[in-house]
Amino acid sequence: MALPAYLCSGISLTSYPHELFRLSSNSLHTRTSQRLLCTTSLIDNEQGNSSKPAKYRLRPKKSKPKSVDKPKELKAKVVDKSKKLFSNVSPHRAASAVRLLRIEEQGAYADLLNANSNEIKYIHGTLGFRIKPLDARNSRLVTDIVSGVLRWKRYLDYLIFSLYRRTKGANDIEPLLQQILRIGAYEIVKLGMPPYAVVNENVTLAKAALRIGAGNMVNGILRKIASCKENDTLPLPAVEGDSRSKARALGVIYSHPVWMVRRWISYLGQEATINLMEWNNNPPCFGLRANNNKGISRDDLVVLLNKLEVPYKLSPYLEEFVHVTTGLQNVIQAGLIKEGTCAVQDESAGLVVSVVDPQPGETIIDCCAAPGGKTLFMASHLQGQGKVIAIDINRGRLRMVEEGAIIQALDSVVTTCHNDLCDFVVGSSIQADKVLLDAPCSGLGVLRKKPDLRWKRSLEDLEQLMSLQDKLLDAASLLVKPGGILVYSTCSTDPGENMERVDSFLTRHPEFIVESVEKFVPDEFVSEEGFYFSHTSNHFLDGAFAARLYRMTN
Ligand SMILES: C[S@@+](CC[C@H](N)C(=O)[O-])C[C@H]1O[C@@H](n2cnc3c(N)ncnc32)[C@H](O)[C@@H]1O
Repeated sequence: MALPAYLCSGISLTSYPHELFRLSSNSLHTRTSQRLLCTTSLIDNEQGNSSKPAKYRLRPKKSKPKSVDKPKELKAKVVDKSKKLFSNVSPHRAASAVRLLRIEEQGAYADLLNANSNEIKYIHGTLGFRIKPLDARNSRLVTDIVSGVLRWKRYLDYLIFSLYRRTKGANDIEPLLQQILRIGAYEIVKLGMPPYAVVNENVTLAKAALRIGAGNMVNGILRKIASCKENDTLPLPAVEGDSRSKARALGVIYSHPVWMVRRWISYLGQEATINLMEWNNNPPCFGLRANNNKGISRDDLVVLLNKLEVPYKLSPYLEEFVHVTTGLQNVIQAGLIKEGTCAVQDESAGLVVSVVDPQPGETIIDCCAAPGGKTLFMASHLQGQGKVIAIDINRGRLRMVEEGAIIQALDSVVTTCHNDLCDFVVGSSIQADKVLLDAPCSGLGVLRKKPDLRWKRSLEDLEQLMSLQDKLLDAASLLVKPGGILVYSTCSTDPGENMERVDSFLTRHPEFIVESVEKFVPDEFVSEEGFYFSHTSNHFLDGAFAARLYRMTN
């Protein structure tokens, strides 16, 4: 389950572009009502850049097929339909289809859409009719379906296109219809729902939102998928041939971009890559940190979780933490996060704070602080003595740090500073005891929590991020006093963003040396080189990395 953005202050998030949406319901409706070039390619090209032509790219037809409404006629139909409530349409499927469309067509972020209370207006505007209101159960279903379809997108498309080609011989499907097909295929194949109900509901949606012909197509394809599942003959690519072909096949079977599969196989091997992809495809679990600073111990939190009937496990690594797989909604609805009783934070992020080892009286600079999960946990170690200066380039996200500090009663020790770190260091004379650079990164360690992220990242992003990480490391190093500590961390598992960045930094900055993290985190998290590393499949946590770098006194 993805979290509402306003509650994300405790989660290690990757950086977002500043401008997330430029959405207009009108524009999307017009676009979905016509056959379009769909930006999703079934198989990535080798660079992982989906903007380039790919083998299974969905293309518009040159001449309009008979079954497609002309825009003018469609406009008249929409005006008419917008007045009506379509009570026979499954509201959570309709909402899921529109949300998926927004994520794919507009680049919206799944976790932020969850928080958007205007979504229903957008859904009505896109569909051209009203659906029944979404109650809490329906909203949860939307979140689950959207996350599941996003995770399994490549595999679902493979199924749909294998069967669609067989039945129709065409290769274009309009975007909204494609989302409806994915939802139906996901429900049949991955959720194991009764095919009869799934086919009926999605056919009704396609007929209402598009036209009768679209409903017929959904009927044909979903029935075929259901029958293949029943007979155990669902199409699957063979993992054979050269490394590229194998990566392509694995990318379909486990629904990941080919460039990621190839990169992981190159440094993890095939078996560990498969384990990692299986991990990423499961619903996430979440860490909860009891807010000691407000006098709440983990035992107190456990009492509250028991009252809410939320199952939990105690963290074996950090005494303030528990993790929950289901029931986070109950925790949120009960107000435990809003009132600062606990914060949502993965233990992998909590362990980065252990690597920093904040002590009362220290001055700590958090160079890339927002939304503030680590800032606030560090501040809670200070027992009211010392300070954490939280810098971030993103004003909106920095506000979340400020709000979190107030909620968690840490505002007396947290100061925020809205700035680009590279500008902040120019002319700055501050030298801190400890500096944390939790750098913007690919987020490859948190793909399980962020189902859409794998499709938004490319190999080019990784290269750009590495160069930004070098720049930020150079800037952060200026803020460390001689004898002080610089901690560099990411929520990535990629060596290029982790060890290689540290090696490159040490070459440029001989005044720093690696100090092993062995005194600060359990042995199982310590690499041979003395770095902190949480591995998704070994520790059942998000993937994270941290290096503790000591600035020598002369
Ligand atoms: C991985 S997130 C930090 C997560 C945060 N440490 C936490 O635990 O909640 C990276 C942050 O770096 C910020 N950032 C990116 N470039 C920056 C820059 N040049 N100067 C300061 N902050 C920057 C982004 O706005 C983003 O909030």
